[in-house]
Amino acid sequence: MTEAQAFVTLATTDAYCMGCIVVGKSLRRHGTSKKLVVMVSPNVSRVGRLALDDVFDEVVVVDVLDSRDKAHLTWLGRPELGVTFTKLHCWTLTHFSKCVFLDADTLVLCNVDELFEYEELSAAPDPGWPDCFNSGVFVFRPSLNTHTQILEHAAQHGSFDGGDQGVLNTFFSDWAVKDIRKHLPFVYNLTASAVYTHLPAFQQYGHHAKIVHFLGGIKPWHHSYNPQAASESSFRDSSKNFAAQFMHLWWAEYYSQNQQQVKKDDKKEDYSVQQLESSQTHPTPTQSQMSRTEALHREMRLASPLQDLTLDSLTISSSKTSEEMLSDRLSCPSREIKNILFEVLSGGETEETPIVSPPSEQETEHKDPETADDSAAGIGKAIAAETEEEDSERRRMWEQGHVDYMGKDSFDNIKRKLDLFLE
Ligand SMILES: O=c1ccn([C@@H]2O[C@H](COP(=O)(O)OP(=O)(O)O[C@H]3O[C@H](CO)[C@@H](O)[C@H](O)[C@H]3O)[C@@H](O)[C@H]2O)c(=O)[nH]1
Ligand SMILES: [Mn+2]
Repeated sequence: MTEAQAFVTLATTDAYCMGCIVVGKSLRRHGTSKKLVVMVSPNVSRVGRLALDDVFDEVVVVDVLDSRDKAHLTWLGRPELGVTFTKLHCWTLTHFSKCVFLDADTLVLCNVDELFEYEELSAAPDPGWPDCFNSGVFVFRPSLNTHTQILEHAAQHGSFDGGDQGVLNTFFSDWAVKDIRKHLPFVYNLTASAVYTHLPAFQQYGHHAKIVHFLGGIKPWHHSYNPQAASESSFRDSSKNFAAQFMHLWWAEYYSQNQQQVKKDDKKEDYSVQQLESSQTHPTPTQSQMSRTEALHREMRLASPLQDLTLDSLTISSSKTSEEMLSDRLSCPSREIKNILFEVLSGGETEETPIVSPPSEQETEHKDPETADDSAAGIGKAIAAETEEEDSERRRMWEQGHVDYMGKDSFDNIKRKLDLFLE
């Protein structure tokens, strides 16, 4: 039997591809020795696959499985989750002896290769119902036998939440009570949003966070962010903005450079990397990697209904108020929306809502790291010296999405600030 081991993730849409890129890059950043595999459905675009190809060892095409369990899914408020049954195909990756599945909406904060010491099925408690495990991070052993059994189980019993998590919890039904060694610590699947309700615990244990999970309907790729408003002071003084910091970290990772050039020798994909490179005027590896990631983000902004969630679309007159429009799009409670709007319009800090701001075309511009002012003192001074005029300039820049992913908002700088806050 093979001893190969892999981290596995999944994308059935281009939007989730963006998430997979961050999963893969963050695993590589922290020096994983395991293979990286992403399962994609046939409808994922060529741009999406090429971007994944830069980061993953294997891009495996799988069929879409859909629970079509509208009743449960509607009840959960997430009609899109039926497609998460596709996740169950991970058991067919039998050229690996053991794997760790990571949802596309996770972000790895340190080396987590020790997860492979756990046995099937190991997972962390779900924050909503801790006697269930959350299926965003789990350890499993690929096996066609298990795969068939799970599908039969799903066909027979359905899923109590309409998604894979319901199926897996009833299939591995003794997880809650049988063997505590199969309970992953919560820090391997830290729900970004749950932290608000467990703030003291987060302050006590947050610095041990290993994998953050952006569970729920709003994902990091639905937003950009306002780096100026999420200034140094928000890291120091506000314990309530950590979710925004994780969001910053996610974006910084998305636009970070690949930590490791993937070996492409044993690739079997039916699309050609050279094709894209030859169609570009600057085919150096770094530029082509960067441009594929950018190309995907750009495409998403053109295709996604959230892409025009710009300040303009909020303030330009409409039959609905901007708050209603945002509320429609995000299905957030109105108080949260007020906080977001306050943040957006004043450039100040929200009470307890992550800072969000719209993606825009300029966001993908390359910034010169040399010219970036990345000193904490510099940011502090700049903020103190702000006049009203600067404020409106700042807002203008922000509306255009000027985010310094390569400089002061780089992964390393944001991580450093987050660590400072958690110390
Ligand atoms: O249109 C979709 C939807 C989901 N996914 C994949 O399936 C995963 C799960 O979906 P997600 O939106 O991350 O669900 P969560 O908000 O995390 O919700 C919970 O409920 C889901 C359904 O049971 C479980 O899959 C999750 O692990 C669990 O955390 C994603 O990360 C992707 O890898 C897609 O590829 N395309
Ligand atoms: Mn998830």
